[in-house]
Parts: sequence; structure tokens; C-alpha cells
Amino acid sequence: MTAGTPSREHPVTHVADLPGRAARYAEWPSWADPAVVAALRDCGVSAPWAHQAEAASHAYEGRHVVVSTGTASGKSLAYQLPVLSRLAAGEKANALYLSPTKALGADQLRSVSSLDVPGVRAASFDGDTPMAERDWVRAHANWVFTNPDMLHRGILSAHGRWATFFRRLRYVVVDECHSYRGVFGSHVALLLRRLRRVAEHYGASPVFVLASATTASPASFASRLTGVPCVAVTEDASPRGARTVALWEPPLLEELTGENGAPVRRPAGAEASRILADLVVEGARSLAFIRSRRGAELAALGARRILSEVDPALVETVAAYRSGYLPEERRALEAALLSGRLLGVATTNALELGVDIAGLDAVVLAGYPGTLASFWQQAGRAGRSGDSALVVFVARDDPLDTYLVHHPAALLSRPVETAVLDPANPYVLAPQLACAVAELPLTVPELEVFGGAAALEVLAELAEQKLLRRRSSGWYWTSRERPHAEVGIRGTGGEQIAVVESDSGRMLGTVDPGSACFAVHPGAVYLHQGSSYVVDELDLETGLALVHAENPDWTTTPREVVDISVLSTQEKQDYGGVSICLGEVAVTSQVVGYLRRRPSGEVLDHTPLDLPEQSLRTRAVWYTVSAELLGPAAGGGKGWRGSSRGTGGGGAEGPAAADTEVAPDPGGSPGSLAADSGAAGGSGGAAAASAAGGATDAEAASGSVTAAGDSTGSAAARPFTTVAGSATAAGGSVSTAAASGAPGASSSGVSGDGEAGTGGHRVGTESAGPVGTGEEPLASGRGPAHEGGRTPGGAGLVPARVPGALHAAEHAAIGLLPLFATCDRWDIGGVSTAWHEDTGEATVFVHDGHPGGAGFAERGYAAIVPWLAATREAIVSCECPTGCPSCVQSPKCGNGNEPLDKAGAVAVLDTVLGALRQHGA
Ligand SMILES: Nc1ncnc2c1ncn2[C@@H]1O[C@H](COP(=O)(O)OP(=O)(O)OP(=O)(O)O)[C@@H](O)[C@H]1O
Repeated sequence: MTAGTPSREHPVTHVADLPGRAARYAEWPSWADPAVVAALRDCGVSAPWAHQAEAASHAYEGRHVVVSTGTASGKSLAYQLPVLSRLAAGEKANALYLSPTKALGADQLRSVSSLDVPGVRAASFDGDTPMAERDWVRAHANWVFTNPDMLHRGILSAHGRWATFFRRLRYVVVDECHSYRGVFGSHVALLLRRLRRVAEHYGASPVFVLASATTASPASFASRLTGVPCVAVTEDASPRGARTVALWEPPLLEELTGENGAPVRRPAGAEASRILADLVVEGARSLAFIRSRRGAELAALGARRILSEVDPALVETVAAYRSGYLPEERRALEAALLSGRLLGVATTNALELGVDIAGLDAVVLAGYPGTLASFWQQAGRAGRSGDSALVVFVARDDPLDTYLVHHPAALLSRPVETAVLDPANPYVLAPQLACAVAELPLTVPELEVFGGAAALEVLAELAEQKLLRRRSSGWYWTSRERPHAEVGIRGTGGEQIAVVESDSGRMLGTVDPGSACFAVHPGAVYLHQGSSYVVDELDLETGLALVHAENPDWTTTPREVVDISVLSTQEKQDYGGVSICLGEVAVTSQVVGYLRRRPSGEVLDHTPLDLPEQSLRTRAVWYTVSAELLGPAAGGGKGWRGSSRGTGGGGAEGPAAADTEVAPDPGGSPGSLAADSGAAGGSGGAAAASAAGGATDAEAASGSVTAAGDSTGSAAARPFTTVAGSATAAGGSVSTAAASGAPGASSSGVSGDGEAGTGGHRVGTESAGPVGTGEEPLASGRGPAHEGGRTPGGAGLVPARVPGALHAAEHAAIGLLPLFATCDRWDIGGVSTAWHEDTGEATVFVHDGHPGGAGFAERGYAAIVPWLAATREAIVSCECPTGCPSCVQSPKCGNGNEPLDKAGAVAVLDTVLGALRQHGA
């Protein structure tokens, strides 16, 4: 594998061997219908694996169950067996299947239909279902395959038309349920509560069957998502081949420099492309996962170019795979890979979810996919029983990736994270409650289902706005129009910005207003369906971004300045000069320019922009450090004062440093507009348009686009203002993040493979000790931060160094939070300042990027010690002298990554961690 690397380079930082495992079979359950068993046998399933039989029996016997096992462990059978058995037996037992993407729903429908079990009338009901077929589906289908977007807009909004279906609803299958996280997850949690309420109205009480990647605490996550207690089946009995995992850090390049002269590493995509070519030469069937569509195309091209020089006959054995291809093309590529006609495929995460491809010889991951669940899901595509397989994780230029390749246990030995969601977020609760009340009047006893006191507060506000009427029996919807069409469930939107090609007038997609200045500012490179466009004009008043087709040799990275104020402090812990807080904040941001970069990372220039301020009311975690602890000696650090208010603070140390990594809608992506109206049920309201596919291939199932409402777009508005104007695109800025070569757009998260953590031998630098426990040794006192007299336990920083030290610590903390909260770096933002008006001290904030928050700040607060310890470790693990993108530089820094003090950041983090530990945190 290292054959193509120059001898002076040692990119492999760790090698681990994960042993294989034999299958454990069970008997077919006695209740399983013989026709179903026969059909499954015909497809090669001679007997169920033990976990399949166990989960299927729970479901058949009426217990809500979540099966949380590895990639390709046959999770589908766990729900197919009970549902098909009841249908084959002629029971009036309908089932509803929900998947986060349309493509996955289509795959599952195909799989069920191919079994050809008598009595089963399976059909899809999504944006692609022709109007003429919809009546048939409502009247006759007994297994409906849909997605949360369509359930929200097309089914619950018009439940009267589905009365017969609901009356018999026996099963609700929630596939790939771990992908319901963040704001989207919170919406889905409330949507499932609405579904249960409507089903109960028709006398049904369906059993929930959930399929999940291996996650920590699947039962409690499934219970939070559905609102009903679920049992978990986690013991994976499917067979698995042995695998070797190698962690790979591309070397620093001598010939190139990045921003402020910082060193840059060879891009992970280029490295993955070269490794893929080597694997193909060896005859290994391999997949390379790349974070963006364009990256996947480029990696395939790169591998083909290398092969054309080595062995031209192999060029045609390499291809790219991503969403945006036609279903037939995708099926053909999958078949070619399975048959061995294709040896190497560079893909986005489109090949991560639900596609039946496993047993490959090698998988290369270019960059951390955002969650451990995704990592194991992707890695799980490698490994045939009997044969050993290879997994190579290539680090990108990013602090989290740096940390992981130097702390293998954090990647290979940690339990997969549980998905974070917060259904009590008023920005989610308000539109969801409006929909619930419009579906059926809400009674007081039902309040508990929607969060009790939090729901009561939101309802009072909706009533005040005259959207609901409160009567003694409960809450009633007042309007003839239903709110559903105006409520997008993939974000907490505002009025959408349409992205239009000037020449043709073609609408390419939409962008959430909160991220428009970021994603489609003038000059931005905007990716759509693999094609590249450059933005000519952004008109926020008319909600229009005009673009032209162009494929430049650079990407763009916007630059923002950010201001933050504390609205309320919910939690505060003091640790002798250091305090840790959680609360509500208002973040004001302004895109002030953008950088053009070559794919190598080289910065071409910076172009200033004049765009309006945006404001976001959200939640943040922050820490403050006293001047005494920061300063060089007791009492000596009081002479300085920075500013938290942009550049005008009068502090000698310069402006506050700020980086908003605020970002894209979760799980979304801009996409082609195809009618995907949930208004089919006559719910009234604006028609919705769908967005599918996108730069990250999160493949929004049916991202809706409506332009209704009168939102000011101000995220600081009260909840229902958000509702009225809400209509969420499937995350426009994702594509810009990808286009910018940024470290990742939202990934849809995905299933994992719990065999992590089985032994390994280490190569190169390692730090000992358990990872993420906060047990790492404190800084050794290297560098100028530790020179001279200093307060015991203090950072010993002269005032001039404080802003750069905090700024660097903040960048790295943003990079590492995704290790503890299932978020993406682009879902959160941060601000640091040597003196903040509201705290009166040096402060580092990390905030959620969505109105109302999505639970990420809470996670940071709860995991403060391991999070900051990992942040510190990521910084010291990077061998660059004074800071680079792998440690403290941020791709989106509003201040052009100035000032940054790498050694100072370590000193600050040591001080904070020292105080926390000393005071028992
Ligand atoms: N008991 C079994 N014996 C043999 N093969 C099986 C068995 N159960 C499932 N399979 C096969 O294993 C493959 C993976 O199944 P399936 O797609 O249901 O797994 P999954 O866990 O849902 O995958 P993913 O992780 O991609 O979501 C399929 O080809 C299926 O036919």
C-alpha cells in the first residue's frame, strides 16, 4: 500500500487488525409464514441469523424494537419477516416504511416486491409517484414506502383520505433511524408522535420497528425518536471477514504554502485517488469514499490517469458513483462492482446507505465522514467471510482528522455515538404543534406526548398569534389553510433564496436564507448535480441568486465576521478562575469577503464583499478564563482588554476573533426541482418542489421548497415567525462547503459496525492513555507560552498573545466537537475574545448553527473535559510549527486566520483543563 510513497514519507500512523467472525444462525420462528420462508430461501437466505430472528419475533409479538447491528447484517429481514408473514396470512395489517432518502425507499420496495409473496401489495408514495397512482396506493396498498417529508406533507396533512389505511396500520418501519439527528431528527421525532396520534384516532396502535447503525444506547435513542419504549437487539450474528485498518496522514508539502504561509498537506482526495489506483493494480475490488461529488469525480479521474500510465487496460475498471446519476446508471455500476468488471469506484456517501454492496477487498475513506456510525458503515463495505480486507482512513487537513490518525482509539475503540436530537426546540416544536393541531384538535392529556410544559408555552404563543384557538377541551386550528406546506422538516428555515441560471432562467435549487450570504455570495462557486456555476448576483430582497455555468480552477471560501451576545445563562459552573456555561445567545454575522483557492490548498486572493448582517438566536457553550490565570504572573494579566464587538472595542490586542461555521441545513442539499408535492391530499397551501441529491449526496428525500409566509428571515424572531415563513430547502450551502474544499458538509450519518476496537499495532507517534476521557497528560511546557514567571496553573501569556491563543483554541474546539456531538463542523460556529462585554472575561464560545439550537452545545457542555482534552491533543499532535489547517486554522475564519497562536492555545487549554480537574470536573 505504501509502495507508491517516497521513502522519506511515513504516512501510516497506525495499523489495527479486526478479526473476522462466523455466522450464528437461528431457526425460522414458528410464526413465520411458509410462503415468506420459501421466498427468502429462494433468495439465498437459508436460515435467519440470530439477531434477525430475535428482532423479528419482538416485532411480530407487538413489542417496539430497534435492531442496531453492522453494515450488511441483514437488518431488512428483521422487519420484512413479521410484516410479510402477517400480509401473507391474509391479515388486515398495513405497514408504513419510512426511509431518510427516496433512493433507499426505492431499493427496499424493490427488495420486498422481488420476493413476490402472495397477499402483499407494496407501493411507494413519494414525490415521484404519479398522481394517477396515488388514489390506488391510498385505497389498495397494504405496505406503503415513503419518507418523512411525504408523511408530513402528503399523508398526515390529508389523513382523512388515508382513513382506511390508518385503521389497519399495524407496523411502522423506520429504516436507518440514526440518520435522524439534529434539527431534522427533532422534526422527525415530533412527526412520529403526530403519526401515532393520527393512527390512534382511527383506532390503530402500530408497532415501531427501527433499523439503525450500531449506536450507543439504541433503545433510548429509538424511544426518544418514537416517543414509545423500544427494546434493542444489538448482538450482530452475521458473518464478517477479517479486516486490517490503516490510518494515513498525508505529508506536509514542501513546495506549497497556504494561508499566512502555513504549510499544507497533500489533499486527502488526491492521496485516496493514488491509493485506489494502487489497489486496482493489485486486482483488489475497492471503494474510495470522498466527501463531495466533485471530489469523487476527480478522484476517479485521477486514478484513471495514473492507470493509463501503468496499465491502460485497467482504465475502464475505474468509475465514479454519486447521487445525481440515473437509477439505471447506478444499478449498472453496482452490478459491475459486484461482478468484478469494475475494480475501483470513487464514491460519495451515496454508496453508504442501504445499498446492497458488501464483501469488497478494500475501502479507502478520504476524510472522517462526520460520525463513527458513518465511518463503520463505510468501512463495513469491505470484508468477505474467509478473506481479509483492507480499510485505509486518509486524514484531511483538519484538526479532527489529525486527532483521529494520532489517537486510533478514538476512531477504533469508541462506542458509536448516539444521535443528538432536541424535540423541545421551540423553532421545531412550534411548526410541528401547528401541524398537529391542524390535523386533529389537541387535548390537554396529549400535551405530554409533545413535551409537556415546553409544548404548553409554544401553544400559548401560537394562540396569541391567533393561529390557534384555546377552548376548554383543547386547542383548535383556526384557518382553512393547513400549515404543512409551509413547514419544512429539514431545517429551521425562512424564506428561500432561489438559485437561477441567468441564461436559461432554469431554477437550479434553493438555499436557506440563513446561509445564502455564505453559500451564494457574488463570486461563489456553486455546485449543482456535479456541474459547477459561479454566482453573479445575490439579491436578498427578491430572494434570487443569479449564476452562470463555469468550471473554474479554484474553489471559494467565504469569510465572515461574527458578534455574539449572551441572552441568558442556563447553566454555569465555576472552577476557580475558569467558568463553563451553557445558554442562549444572539449571533450576528456578516460575510465580508471570500478567498479563492486552488484544489491544492494554495490561496489565490481575497475579494471583499458588502453584504448585510444576519442574525441567529441559538444556544452556545462557552468558557471564560480570568485575567489572572491567563497572564504571565499573579495579578499581572489585567492590563489588557480586547473587544467582543467587532473591530471597535478599543483594546490594544485587536479585534475579537470569530468564526462562524454556521451552516447548511442538516441532511440537505440543493437539487433539481421536481414536483414532490405533499399537497396531493388536498391540504391546500403552496405546492412544494422537491430537492434530491446534492453535493454531499445526503439525498434529501423530498426537500420542500415553498415561498410562502412572511418571515423576516431573522433567526432571532419568535418561534412562530419561523413557522409562518418556514420552508426549508435541502441545505444549499452544503454544496458550497464542498466546493470550497471545506472539511465536510453534513453527512447523513449512517450505520456502523460494532467490531471496533479489537486490537492493533501502532506505527509512529501515539499518545498513550484512554481517549476522550480527559486523562491525557497536560502540556509539557513547550514553546514560548511557558517561558517566564506565571501564575501557578496559569497560562503565562503576555497580553498580546491572548487573542491569538483563544482564537486558535476556539478553532480547534469547533473542529473536535463533532467527536462528542453528532454534528458536522459546519453545523456549529464559534467566537473568541480576550474580553467579552457580557462575561467580563476572556471567553470562547461555540454555538449551534441553527435557530433554537439542535442540542450540540448541550453535548459540548456535558462533555467539556474530554472535548477540550481532545482539542488540546489535536493541536499538539500536529507537527507543523505555528499552526496549519490540520490543527488551528479554520477554513471559514472571518479574520483570515489571524491572529492565531498555536502554543498559546495549548497553554490556554492546559489552564482550563487544569482548573476543571483541580476543582473536580
Ligand atoms: N440470514 C441470512 N443469510 C444469508 N444472507 C442474508 C441473510 N440475511 C440477509 N442476507 C443478505 O445480506 C445482505 C444484506 O442485507 P441487508 O441489506 O438487509 O442488510 P442491512 O443490514 O440492512 O444493510 P445496510 O447496513 O446496508 O443497511 C443482502 O444481500 C441479504 O440478502
